[in-house]
Formats: sequence, structure tokens, C-alpha cells
Amino acid sequence: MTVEVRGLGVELGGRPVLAGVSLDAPAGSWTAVIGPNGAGKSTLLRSVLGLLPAEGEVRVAGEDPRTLKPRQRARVVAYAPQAPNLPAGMTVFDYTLLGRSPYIPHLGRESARDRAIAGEVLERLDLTSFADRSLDQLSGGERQRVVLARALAQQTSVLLLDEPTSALDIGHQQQVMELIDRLRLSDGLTVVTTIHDLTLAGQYADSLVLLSAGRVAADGPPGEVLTRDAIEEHFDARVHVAEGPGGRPVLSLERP
Ligand SMILES: Nc1ncnc2c1ncn2[C@@H]1O[C@H](COP(=O)(O)OP(=O)(O)OP(=O)(O)O)[C@@H](O)[C@H]1O
Repeated sequence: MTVEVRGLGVELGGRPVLAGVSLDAPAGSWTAVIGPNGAGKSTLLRSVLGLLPAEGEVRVAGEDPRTLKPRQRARVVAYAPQAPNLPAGMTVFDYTLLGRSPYIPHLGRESARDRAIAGEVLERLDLTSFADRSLDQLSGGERQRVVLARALAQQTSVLLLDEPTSALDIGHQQQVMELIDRLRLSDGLTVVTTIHDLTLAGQYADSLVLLSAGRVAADGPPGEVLTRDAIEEHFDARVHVAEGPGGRPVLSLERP
């Protein structure tokens, strides 16, 4: 397994937020972590990275990221947080180039290759025309793609993405999901993403993990996890589940 989590438990503010969470993501797979607001999805990603204290076992590409120095960790796993603090005044290009910092020697400068990688990533995300724009002059969706650009510039074999499409229009949602999928297929990337759009999750992920109140309520292929009953029980929503392309589930809301 490239990402392996066993019995993960996290307490925040004296309250258990995750308990007994396990997850297995084989090399080259796409796992989507779904669940209602407050279920613990972001906490799961952050504790896998070691950004929060957690009990239990975590292995990412054979290493426990919690024991690695930030620079070492950034060569193993890239993380795109949901709402990062972006340094005001920095350009889109320079921010993307930060993704190359784990490869730049201390007191050294970025190489021509680092700049070329940053440029390529921006091009793939439709951001070339924004390269010289300051981060505080972007729309929410543009900002979200820039955060993904920085993560992709790290060129790690594992990507952890927190809600990568939440601020994107439908065209950019498709573009970002397709890009991640192409990278997964061409470079064997292992992707773990939280995502609210259940149909999108079902279209792209091999496997879903449904978190509810800090525990794994269900996991497995999209067709097994995205059932009408499970959505009603854990999201308190009435949906119709139809069979979509490739037999994958497509959900639509049913008005009561
Ligand atoms: N620093 C903190 N101290 C106390 N409780 C916290 C802290 N951070 C998060 N929580 C709580 O932990 C729970 C899980 O939060 P988390 O952000 O992981 O949920 P989520 O599933 O990602 O939610 P959403 O879908 O709304 O983004 C929530 O109930 C939240 O209020």
C-alpha cells in the first residue's frame, strides 16, 4: 500500500474527532474521502501528514510522514489544503515555484528546470496568463488552481488534496479532475482527496471512504458506498442514485 492508515485517532479541544480510522490506498489508485460537514475529512488528511498529533499507524510510500522533516516530507507527499494562507503580494509563478523548494539546496537558487516545471504546471492548469499576477488579485477558483499548481510542482508520487474543486466552475472541475487522473495514469500517482460532490467522487475515484462522526461508516467501490440509504443515514439527504457512465453512480437530489 502506498498510503496505509491503521487505527487513527485524533482529539481536538479535548473532543475525539477521529477514532479507529483505517484507509488503504494502493499505488496509482484514487481514493475519495467523503462525509458530511464536520465528519473529520480535513482532519484525516492533516493528521496523515503529521500536521496534527494523532495516535495510530500511518505509512506514506513506506515512511511515516510524522517522523520526517518538512523538506523530506515534501518530496514524498504533496498536500493542497482547503483554505491556505496565501502570501499577499507574491506572484502566481513564484508561489508555484515554492513547490520546488524541497529540491533547491539551502542558500541555493532554483534551477532552469525548476522554473520550467513551474511553467509547465501553470500551463496544464490554464494559469499561464496569470503567472505575473499577485495572489491577492485572483478569484476564488483561480486561487484554488494555484494551490493545486504548487502541489503538482512538488512532483511527488502521492497527492493529498482537500476539496480541490469546491470553488471551481463545472468546466474547471472537469479540467482539474481530468488532469489529476491523467497524472495518476501516466506517472502512477496515488491520490487521496476529500470531496463534497458525491457524483464527481464516484466518477473519478476507485474507492470511497465514507466518514461519519469521525469513524469509517463504509468503504469500497463507488457503487457500493453511494447508496440511497447510506446518503440518507449519514447526510440526511434524499437522493436518487442512477447508473451513469461505466456503471458509476450519479446522484440527484429528490425534493421531499
Ligand atoms: N482546532 C480544533 N479544535 C477543536 N475542534 C476542532 C478543531 N478543528 C476542527 N475541529 C472539529 O473537528 C471536526 C472535524 O473537522 P474537519 O474540518 O476535519 O471536518 P470536515 O469533514 O473536513 O468538514 P467540512 O466538510 O465542513 O470541511 C469538526 O467538528 C470541527 O469542529
